[in-house]
Amino acid sequence: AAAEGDGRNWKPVAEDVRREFLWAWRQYVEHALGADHIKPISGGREDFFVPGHSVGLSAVEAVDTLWLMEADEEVGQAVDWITGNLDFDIDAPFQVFETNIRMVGGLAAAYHCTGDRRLLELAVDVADRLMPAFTESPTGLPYRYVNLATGAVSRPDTNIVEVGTYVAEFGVLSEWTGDRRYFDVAKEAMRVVHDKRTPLGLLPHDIDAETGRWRNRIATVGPPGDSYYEYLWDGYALFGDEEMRQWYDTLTDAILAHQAEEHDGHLWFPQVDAHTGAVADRGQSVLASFYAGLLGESGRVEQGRAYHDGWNAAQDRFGVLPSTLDYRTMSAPDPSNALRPEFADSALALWLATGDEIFRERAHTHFRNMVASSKTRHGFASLTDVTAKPPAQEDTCPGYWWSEQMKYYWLLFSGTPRADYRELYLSTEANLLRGARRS
Ligand SMILES: O=C1NC[C@H](CO)[C@@H](O)[C@@H]1O
Ligand SMILES: [Ca+2]
Repeated sequence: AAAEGDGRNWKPVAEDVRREFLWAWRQYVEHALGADHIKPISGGREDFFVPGHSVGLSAVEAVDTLWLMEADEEVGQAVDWITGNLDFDIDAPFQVFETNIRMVGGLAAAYHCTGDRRLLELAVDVADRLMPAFTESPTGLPYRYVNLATGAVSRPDTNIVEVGTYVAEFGVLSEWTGDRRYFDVAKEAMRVVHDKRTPLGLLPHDIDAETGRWRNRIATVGPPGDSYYEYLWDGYALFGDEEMRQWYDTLTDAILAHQAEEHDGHLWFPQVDAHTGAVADRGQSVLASFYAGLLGESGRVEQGRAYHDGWNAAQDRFGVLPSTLDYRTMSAPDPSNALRPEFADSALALWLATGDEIFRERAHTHFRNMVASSKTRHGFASLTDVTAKPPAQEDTCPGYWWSEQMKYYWLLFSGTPRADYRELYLSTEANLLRGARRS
């Protein structure tokens, strides 16, 4: 029903998506296999986590997307590189949050799709190397960095995203291995944050992992607040955890009561003072547009639709959304866009929640405009200025491009038999952790 639906035949668009993705994959294999990033203009290689220590990030992020596209030869290329080369015994500090959502999540999704236990073993290996960030912390809030070889932790000056975005990846590891430690440390960190909400029920976004004290007063649904809220809901959606749903509902009711603002018939979420509710600034990060989908998934469909409507007005205006939008003037304080996927993320979530074709049409525009502005000699490039004619490109392609928007488009337009659309669960990095249908 997904591709036939009640709208147009989307199969030709699905084939376009698959053709572009496999072209980009072949460029990566030819020029940058094993690098974290390909440099899409020059065809060069680029490290993401630690200079000099690429861990094949783009290959890890691409596996489940390739698998959903039934590109099994390319899946084999990625899995062969990973199982033949990936070694996390690296004497350098890795960012715990990014390593989790990209490497733990990417390897877990690759295992979920292929059933290759070597990939689960790698996911467990790197998760075990991240664990000291939690177990060394006096508050249960993880440090931001851990040395993957020595376990040395650093940087307690953290935020609710980097302490609270683990339960999806750590939770499936607990489910698949029987070891509850992963789920327990991930959930405990979220409890600590929830229990520190202000009397208005709002959360500032910066916190100290050693003292447990807030480091700022401002609340945001954008970074670095966004995926904390997302993973509270996911703790319920993936594992049926009623307590996390309660925490989610308490905080979401407060956000809708104190952080939502109507403007021009659309809904927006300015940053506000978490103690007074006073509006602090109306700059909307494009990353915050994921929140339209989260509201849609979690029973707040009308608010989710209203927020997506606002972002769609911005997409109509700019073609490719700017990194920061001022919704009152519809101006772009930051006109760059690093191939951000969130508008497509929430289009998929709202289409799944409503079946409304409008969300597939919006995602189609997002795809077309992304190809028109970012495609270059050896892949797809981030943009430094979406308002330039033509948009100005940067010689880099982020790892999440291989996992996120191309997978969202494929799921929206293909009706692939490799996904059980009723069971589908995608992490904040779009890693498929439930709903792979292995024939
Ligand atoms: O949650 C995330 N935040 C930032 C990236 C996409 O913009 C990506 O890593 C992920 O979607
Ligand atoms: Ca995300």
